Amino acid sequence: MSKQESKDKLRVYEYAKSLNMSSKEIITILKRLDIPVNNHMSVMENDAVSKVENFFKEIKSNAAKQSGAGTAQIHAQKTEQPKIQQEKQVSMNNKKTNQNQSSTNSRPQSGQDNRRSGSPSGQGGQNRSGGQRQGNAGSGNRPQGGSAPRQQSGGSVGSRPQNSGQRDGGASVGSRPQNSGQRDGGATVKTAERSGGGQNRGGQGGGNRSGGNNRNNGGGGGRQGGNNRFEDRTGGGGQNRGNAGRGGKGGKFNNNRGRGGQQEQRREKIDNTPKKIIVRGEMTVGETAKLLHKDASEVIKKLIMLGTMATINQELDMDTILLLAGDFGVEVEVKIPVEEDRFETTEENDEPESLTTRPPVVTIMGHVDHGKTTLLDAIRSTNVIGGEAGGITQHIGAYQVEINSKKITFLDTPGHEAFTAMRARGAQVTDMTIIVVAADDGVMPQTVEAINHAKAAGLPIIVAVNKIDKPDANPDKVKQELTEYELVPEEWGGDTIFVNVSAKQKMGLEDLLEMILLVAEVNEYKANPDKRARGTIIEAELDKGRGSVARILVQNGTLKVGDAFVAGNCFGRVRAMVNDKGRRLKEAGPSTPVEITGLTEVPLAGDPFMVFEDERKARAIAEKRATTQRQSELGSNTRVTLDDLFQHIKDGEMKDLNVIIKGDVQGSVEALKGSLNKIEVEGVRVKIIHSSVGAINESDIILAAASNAIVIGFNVRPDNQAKATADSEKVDIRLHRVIYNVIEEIEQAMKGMLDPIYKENIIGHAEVRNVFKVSKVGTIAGCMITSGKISRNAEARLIRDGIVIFEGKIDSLKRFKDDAKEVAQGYECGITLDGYNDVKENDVIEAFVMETVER
Ligand SMILES: Nc1nc2c(ncn2[C@@H]2O[C@H](COP(=O)(O)OP(=O)(O)OP(=O)(O)O)[C@@H](O)[C@H]2O)c(=O)[nH]1
Repeated sequence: MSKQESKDKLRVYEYAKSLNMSSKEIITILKRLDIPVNNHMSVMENDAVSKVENFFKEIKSNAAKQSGAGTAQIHAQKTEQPKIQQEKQVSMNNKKTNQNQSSTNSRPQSGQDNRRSGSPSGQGGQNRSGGQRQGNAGSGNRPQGGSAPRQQSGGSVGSRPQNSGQRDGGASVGSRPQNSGQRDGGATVKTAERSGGGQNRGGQGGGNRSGGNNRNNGGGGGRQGGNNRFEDRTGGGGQNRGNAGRGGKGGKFNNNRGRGGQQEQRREKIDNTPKKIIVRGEMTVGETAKLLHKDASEVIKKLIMLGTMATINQELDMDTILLLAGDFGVEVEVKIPVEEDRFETTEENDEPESLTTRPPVVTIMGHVDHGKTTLLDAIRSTNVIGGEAGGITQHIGAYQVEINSKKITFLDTPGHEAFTAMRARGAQVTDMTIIVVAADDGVMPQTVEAINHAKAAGLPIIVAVNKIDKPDANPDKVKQELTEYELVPEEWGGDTIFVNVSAKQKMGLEDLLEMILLVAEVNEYKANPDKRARGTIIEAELDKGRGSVARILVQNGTLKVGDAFVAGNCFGRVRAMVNDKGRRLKEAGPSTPVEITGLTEVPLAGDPFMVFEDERKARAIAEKRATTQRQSELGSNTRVTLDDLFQHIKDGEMKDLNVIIKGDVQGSVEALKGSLNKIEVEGVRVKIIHSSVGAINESDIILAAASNAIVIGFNVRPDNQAKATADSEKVDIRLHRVIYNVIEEIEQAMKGMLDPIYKENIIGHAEVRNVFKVSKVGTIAGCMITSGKISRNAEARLIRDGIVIFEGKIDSLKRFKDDAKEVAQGYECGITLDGYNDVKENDVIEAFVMETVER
């Protein structure tokens, strides 16, 4: 009271706090007393306070009567069964503390304390609170705060339940809707029966009613539900029921076990903080709190102390959960469920002793016509003649050769584009690469591309210097040139293996194979053959006679005929299996390429493959994968773009910004490389994974897609195929003409300040078919619009062989002799460029407009 008087406004939460109760409890009581209340901030008028206090008083006076009876009963029992009695008293005591705890959010400590001191001090505790209770009831005073109120409230709260549980609770419940009462009551009976005995049945009536009560009152008190659950185990009986009913301590019906007319309190205090929890991934604050048996508010408080502001629905990452649990003294076992439908992302950890050496898988790359195919054929045919005579060579996308009783698997599709396309699809098939360089031609643009693709994949490289049979072969020149790309031969102090070969003359092949084995030995390629197979689809097609046929590289485990599997979004059962020599196999171990039949559909090259226990499961997983893929295709782009770069950096996902640079001349490429390498922002640095002179081609885009890189075009454009691939793969291409702009753009993106107010929108292309020189006017380009449209007021750039020659305004646009505002695809027109006359046939005029872009 005095508090109320001393303060102008008493809020619900303040009042609740002074009673060591929760706002919810007070709100429930206010509502029950038909006192209007909105939330914990509602002001409690004097009248409301008095009503609540009367309410408590009423309960207490009833409690006094009941506890008299209870004590009598306990005393009676004490003489007969001292041990049990003590336990009961402890539980009565604990019940109060329990409720207190739920109000004060201090469950763990007090819970433990109580439990520890439970038996010996139980009775005292109860008496003490009994005394307080009575005092409280007698004086009718509101708690005054400090420790006294706490005890009082402990008493009052504690007593409330006991009383009401027996009679008043039932009575007040009586006014509650019958239905829920019955429903809950029914459930209570069930629980009562479980705890057994005629006594239970005796308590059914009360149980029903108070069960209903609990339900209703429980609405506001989810938190207390937790408490009651513990009371439950100890079989709190009718008293508990009433308790929940009166105090608004919302327990579920099954929190209470009816014990009959003369209820006994027998509860054991349980520290509800679990010793250990199992975490299966990220959770919200609410979920974590539940798992830890804590109030969400308690968890939120703890999070604030740990420096994180969080709401109940906020997701917590694994680290935070671990930290939080640690702070509560709870051990955590992390069990991330294997998402079987995303099996390609799950790494299987095998015991070291289960691993055996497997053949290395090799890809051959190099410049056009340097002899990749000839080398592959030479290795295969030499080997077939040497060891596998009699077999009919089958083209199954890969083949195996044997040298010194050791196998090597070669992928049959040479070239870095195919390799990186696979990689872009997430397939890591190759262990090492052979870069073929013709000794008479030296390092060429695609040699460099191949090297960069191999490096981007982090693969060891062996250089095969081919065509050494040619008179103008100069292997040393090749070695010299390759030092520029950090491929330094061993004899020059480097660590790259160079082997001179002639694919045509079949010279040096054994050396090459031995070197491959050497690299394999150093890298220790291993797999566990004794488990279900996993691998990658190398090729697949629909065969008229055999249906869907897939060529697979088994990478781990052993594939057997009859195995059910998932390949990409398809599934099937291995009907027949042949190897590259055309032999039928019953099983295929790691690094073995095989062709299988038995698929329902045709998977894609690069699709992951995995065996499952049965076809039904395989089908379910394939279907789920198909759905997920559809969804992710609809979803947003996951590749990095300059626009979302900062977010990636902030999320800690990126340490390197992978960049591919294409420029018009070597000088500008080098200058750009130098400048970009110097940028470092917040620990993220630019990593140039490939750079060369020339238009941006498809291979660049595929490499960017596989390496999550952005492509910078300096005075160059993407060719059509590259543009289309970039669109479909969502690769970010940035085109510039000024080095400073590139640096600024990247730097700003890294700092999160990128503010693309304008974005270029290419509206069309025109091909120059004729050129007319007209005095006074200048050069008129007679054009055909090949895509989109050209507008008079658009800006234009002139492109010759993929290189930007000029950028400026369109001076005039004419259809025949008339000025035109715009000319659409398929029509001819005459274009003059403002300030540029050196237009040539076959040049391309690209028209674009600058548009504002919302960020
Ligand atoms: N003299 C000589 N010619 C070779 C050698 N290896 C390959 N060639 C020839 O070089 C040409 C190109 O060989 P390919 O094997 O088709 O070259 P590639 O690298 O596979 O070419 P693409 O598939 O077009 O990229 C063919 O005419 C081969 O006969 C060699 O060791 N010596």
